[in-house]
Parts: sequence; structure tokens; C-alpha cells
Amino acid sequence: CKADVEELLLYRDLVPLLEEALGKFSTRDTEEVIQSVRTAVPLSKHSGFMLLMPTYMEKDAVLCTKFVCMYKREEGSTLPAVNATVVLLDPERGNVKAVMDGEVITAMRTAAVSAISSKLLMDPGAEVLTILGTGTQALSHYNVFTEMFSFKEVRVWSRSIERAESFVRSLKGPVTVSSSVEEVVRGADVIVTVTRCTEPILMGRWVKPGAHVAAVGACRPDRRELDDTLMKEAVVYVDSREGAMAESGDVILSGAEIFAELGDVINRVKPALRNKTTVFKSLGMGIEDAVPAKLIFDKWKAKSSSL
Ligand SMILES: NC(=O)C1=CN([C@@H]2O[C@H](COP(=O)(O)OP(=O)(O)OC[C@H]3O[C@@H](n4cnc5c(N)ncnc54)[C@H](O)[C@@H]3O)[C@@H](O)[C@H]2O)C=CC1
Ligand SMILES: O=C([O-])C1=[NH+]CCC1
Repeated sequence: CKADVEELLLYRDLVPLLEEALGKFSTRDTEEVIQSVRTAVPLSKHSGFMLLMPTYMEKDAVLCTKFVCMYKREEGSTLPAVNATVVLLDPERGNVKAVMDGEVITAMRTAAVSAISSKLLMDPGAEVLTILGTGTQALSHYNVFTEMFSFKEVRVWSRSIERAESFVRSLKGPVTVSSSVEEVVRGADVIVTVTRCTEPILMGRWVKPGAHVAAVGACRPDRRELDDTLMKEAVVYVDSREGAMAESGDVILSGAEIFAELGDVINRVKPALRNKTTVFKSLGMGIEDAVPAKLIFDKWKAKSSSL
């Protein structure tokens, strides 16, 4: 259940394992990772869609799939935008070993991957972090970024200043809020976009040269968070080239060139151009769920056998 996942999944364990897995994925060695572009099932009647994300890691003996549904929520709805379930199987026999709540896994692994992109691509002297959005992903990104890095200033944007203020009250440290995107992104060294918007909200002309943008929302081919100027002027990194070409509106509709996968940087086959403006376009991948699922299962088993 959600509480077990929250207890067992820690960023300090998850981040190094995800970094290793992203590197394995980018080798395209099928003995390391088999993970095709996920299946998307549109649920037009309900303004939503379901994604199926199977993954097999032969050498790590991990067989896993996630089902995740994304729904458009009415303003003020308390229902989560993301409903996810992770199923871990025994690769020897194909039987189900565990069914896990996927909400916390999705929130934490997505934020952890954005933090890895920032570790690799931001200016090492980065001082100002801006988060656009105040939902589930905004919180997990705030948590891992403040755990891993020492920003001097954190800024948060929401369309509604009341929502931004209420979000900030739930956080530990000092945070500046605004309902102007331009105001919060001007001068920021790292910008995280975690919204459900469908049109660009982040304009390249506001972004400081050399900044790093972790773009997490807009995960369908017709959705955008970033404008063409930013997509074309920045060096674009992705989690998966095939995934980005199939699913990212920011990549497809801008015609921007993909420079590398994060795994290519981890494997040192492509450089981390920290002095340039960089965008990491995140879409989410099955391995990012398979890794925490195995970690949680192994910890849960160890805990149960010690009782
Ligand atoms: N890249 C990845 O691996 C993943 C990406 N996502 C995406 O991240 C985004 C955020 O997900 P959650 O935090 O779970 O959602 P959420 O519903 O908890 O938060 C969404 C935020 O976007 C804001 N928002 C909604 N419509 C907007 C609009 N038209 N313009 C500007 N802001 C708007 C909301 O006020 C809220 O602050 C979604 O687009 C989701 O699809 C989610 C999970 C994984
Ligand atoms: O990877 C993921 O779980 C998701 N990506 C977009 C919505 C959910």
C-alpha cells in the first residue's frame, strides 16, 4: 500500500540505482533492458488516457509493468491526476510477486530522474531553483531537489497565488511564490516544469542562458510546456529518443533536435553541456518503475523475514 512504499522508498537508495538503470537502458543491450515505447490507450470519453509500461531487466532479474491512468481533473478536485499500479513478476515463472501502489513510486522516481538530469547538466554553482506547478510532482521535486542540492533560493509558480501559498505552507524551507511565470523564471539556474498545461507556459526569452530546464509535464504528442524558442535554442536531452519522438509535443511540434539521452551522458558517450542552456524532456519509462519496485520488494522481504 501507499504507506509501505512511503516507508521503504528513500531518495538516497533510489537515485544511484536509477542513474545506473538509465545508463543500462541507453546501451540498448537487450540482456540489460527490454523496454519498448509504452502503449497509450486514449480514454476520450473521460478526457484521459492509460499507459502500459512493461519492462524486463534480464541481468537484474526484474520483470515489471506499470498501469497508469491520467485524467483531466476539474479545478479544485481532490482526486489525483495520476492513478498508478506497479506489478512486479517473477521472471523465472511469470507469476505476480507483488502489486504496489504506483502513485508514490511515480512521484518519487520522476523527481529523482529530474534531479539526476540537474546533477549532470546544471551549472555546478546553481543558486536559484524554480518550480512551475504545485501538484504531486511539484512536491516530490521540491523534496528531492532540496535533499540533494543546496539552492540559496526556491521559487514556486501557480496560476492561482492562493494555491501557490497553500502549497508553500506545506513545505519546510523558505520559498518565494508568484503567479507570473516570467517573474519566477528570470534569473533561475534550474527550472522544473510540472504542470498539466497543454500550451507552452515557459518562454525561451525569459530563460537565463546556461540554465537547466527539467520539463516533466506535456507527455502527449499534442501537449506543450515549453515554447519553440526554448526548444530550438537549448541543447535537448531526453530519457528515451524513441519515447520522445512518439510522445513529446515539445519535441515533435517544435522540430527540435535531440542531442542525447541522459543514459548517453551517464555512459560518457555524449557530453554534459553544462555551460549551455539545456532541456531535459522527461516522459517517464518502465525501468524507472521497475527499479524502485524491486528495491521496495527486497526491503519489504528483508523486513518481513526479520520479524
Ligand atoms: N515525465 C514523467 O515521468 C511524468 C510526468 N507526469 C506529468 O507531470 C504533470 C504533473 O503531474 P502531477 O503533479 O501528478 O499533476 P497534479 O494534478 O498533481 O498537478 C498539476 C499542476 O499543474 C497545474 N495545472 C493544471 N492545468 C494547468 C494549465 N492549463 N496551465 C498551468 N498549470 C496547470 C495544476 O494547478 C497543478 O499545480 C502532468 O502533466 C503529468 O502528466 C506525471 C508523472 C510522470
Ligand atoms: O511515466 C509515467 O508514469 C507517466 N508519464 C506521463 C504520465 C505518467
